Amino acid sequence: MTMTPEVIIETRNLTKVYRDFWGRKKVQALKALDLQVHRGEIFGLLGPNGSGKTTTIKLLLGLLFPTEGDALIFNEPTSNVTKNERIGYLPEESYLYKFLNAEETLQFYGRLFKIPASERNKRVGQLIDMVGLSGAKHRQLREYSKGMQRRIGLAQALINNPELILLDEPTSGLDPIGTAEIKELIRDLREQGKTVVLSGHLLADMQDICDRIAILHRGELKELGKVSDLLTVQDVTQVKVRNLPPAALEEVRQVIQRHGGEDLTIDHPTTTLEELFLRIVRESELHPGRRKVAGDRVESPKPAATPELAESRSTS
Ligand SMILES: Nc1ncnc2c1ncn2[C@@H]1O[C@H](COP(=O)(O)OP(=O)(O)OP(=O)(O)O)[C@@H](O)[C@H]1O
Repeated sequence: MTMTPEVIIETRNLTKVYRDFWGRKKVQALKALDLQVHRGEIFGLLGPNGSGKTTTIKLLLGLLFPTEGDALIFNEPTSNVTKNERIGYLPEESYLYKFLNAEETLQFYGRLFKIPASERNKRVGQLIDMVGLSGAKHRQLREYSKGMQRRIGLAQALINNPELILLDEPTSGLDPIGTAEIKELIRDLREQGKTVVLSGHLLADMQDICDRIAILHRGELKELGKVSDLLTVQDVTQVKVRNLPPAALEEVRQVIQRHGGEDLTIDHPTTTLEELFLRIVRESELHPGRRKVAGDRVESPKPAATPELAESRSTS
């Protein structure tokens, strides 16, 4: 028996037209969006700049009113403010006070949510640990790197222990290490049973982390589904094997040809640049110093430096 997953977000014909100062129709930012997000999933809103991701998130939060259609969160209309107590939100642009430190920031937002002092102190400590800022909790946020700012932003979005977390471009402006840390934190949230909706346009990150995605283009829903289903190429079969002797490989090739398999390619898989980069950084932290680089394998001797270059180096 399969259980129907609980619907946390539902939009029906959700439409937003921005109007100018005189009320004239200006931009149709979202057109008749129908979607459902289920409890415990990481759902990605994907699309190029201006496709309506932020508009969707703001409509879900009740920060904007739809021109047409409805959005429901926890089965309640988004205009019902009490549902906000169960939601966390990380906006695209950080709006935190730069002269507060991490602890003061979380204490401040904890007070806004009227969390009692003992519970608040406990949660502030846990969140600072969770986002890896224990060593920097007394530094003012203006001294934080972009990655640290995003992490304290995420901690702030979690201060009310929300069931649903909306993250607008959580990894924008971060290097691959900062991105990997945020992705890990988002996966942890799913482990805790929380529902996460995030927007972004960095495809590799979205592929890596989302269970399901919606692709928006100029406000229209163009694709919706499980990432694994959308990316599977149904008519191609891939066989991976380690250390297969060449003779066996030749036999495999013949079997495939005998059965009429088309367009056979046999090659070595490649990793992603992200994985390579993260592995090198991790190894470099463990073993500082010069690393033997793949380029060292190049056999041909390096061309001798031209006299001008040699000169300019010695004077610099
Ligand atoms: N307050 C506003 N008034 C008028 N038009 C707006 C307003 N906010 C957004 N828009 C327009 O609505 C469309 C969708 O914008 P939105 O910010 O939702 O896109 P996005 O997918 O989040 O883009 P990005 O990746 O650049 O953040 C764009 O054409 C944008 O210019």
